[in-house]
Amino acid sequence: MTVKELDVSSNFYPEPFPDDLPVIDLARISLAKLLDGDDQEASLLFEVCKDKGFCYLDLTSDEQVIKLAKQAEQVHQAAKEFYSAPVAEKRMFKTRPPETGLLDTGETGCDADGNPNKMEMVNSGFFSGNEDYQLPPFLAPYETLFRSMVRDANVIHNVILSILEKQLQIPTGTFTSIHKLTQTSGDFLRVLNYPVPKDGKPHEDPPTPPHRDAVSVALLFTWQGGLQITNAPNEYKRLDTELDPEKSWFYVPPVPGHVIMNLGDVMHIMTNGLLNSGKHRVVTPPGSQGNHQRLSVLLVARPWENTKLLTVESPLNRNFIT
Ligand SMILES: O=C(O)CCC(=O)C(=O)O
Ligand SMILES: [Fe+2]
Repeated sequence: MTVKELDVSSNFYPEPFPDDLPVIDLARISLAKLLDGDDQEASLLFEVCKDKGFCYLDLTSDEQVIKLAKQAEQVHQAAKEFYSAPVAEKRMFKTRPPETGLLDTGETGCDADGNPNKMEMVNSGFFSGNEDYQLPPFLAPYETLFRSMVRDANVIHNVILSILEKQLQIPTGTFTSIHKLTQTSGDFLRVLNYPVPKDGKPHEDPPTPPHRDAVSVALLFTWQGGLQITNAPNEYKRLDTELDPEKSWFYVPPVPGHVIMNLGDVMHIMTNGLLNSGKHRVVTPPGSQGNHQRLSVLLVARPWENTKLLTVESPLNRNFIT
């Protein structure tokens, strides 16, 4: 399958990304080359992980991996359906018993009918050592699809983790042995829905506020702009929007056939700050893209839940101070 076979029609990319906005030119790394053991591509990945902690992974030249992009499109289509379910039905969805609120509206609030103002999400945490997890009726038809994506994403997560092991000159398995699908962990597949603003104007506060991901590796499929990363000084503890001036934020536009990869806090902690957990946020899609519901699909790896998050000794990180 090639990128041409991905549906880049109006269903998925309703409007072009405006061409007059600050955009970050992230590296595009070929997953096929990484799978082939290409040293140059592996070094580029390592540089990206030490620097912005974000890149595009090109899925187009490998039949097996482009499947994941195709499946993300299927989830996109499914999400259009399942997010239109009555809010009462969606609210019955629980993340992981006994936690409540699988339909998590977080800080973004709801209108008088209980519909989210800015963003809603479902996190499916049935995998990774939790095979008995039951999806609620409105998601049950997609279980096979979700499980298949989670398996395929786990392969990619581990390709990245094993390259990072080599580049850091640490024992093989240091990261990969704690990211197996059979181990109980907080891995999840998340589908996010950003409804069109009711007043037709971009939200003043970002629907997904600035944050770093509390994960090891994240893979994000999205079809509209809105995701931004900052070039403000990379001080790990600064999460407050006011500390990152508006002009420091740059869009990460979606690229067909590519998935956005970022590292999370686990990799930052285990490398004593050598690898970057990139700060990001999501604003209302720019320009006329804002007239369309924005959907995204996130697949994350987290370590086995008994893992102690200690710094791994590497010849490269001895002198690094968090
Ligand atoms: O919706 C997106 O594009 C990104 C969401 C995100 O950053 C997250 O859920 O951690
Ligand atoms: Fe995030």
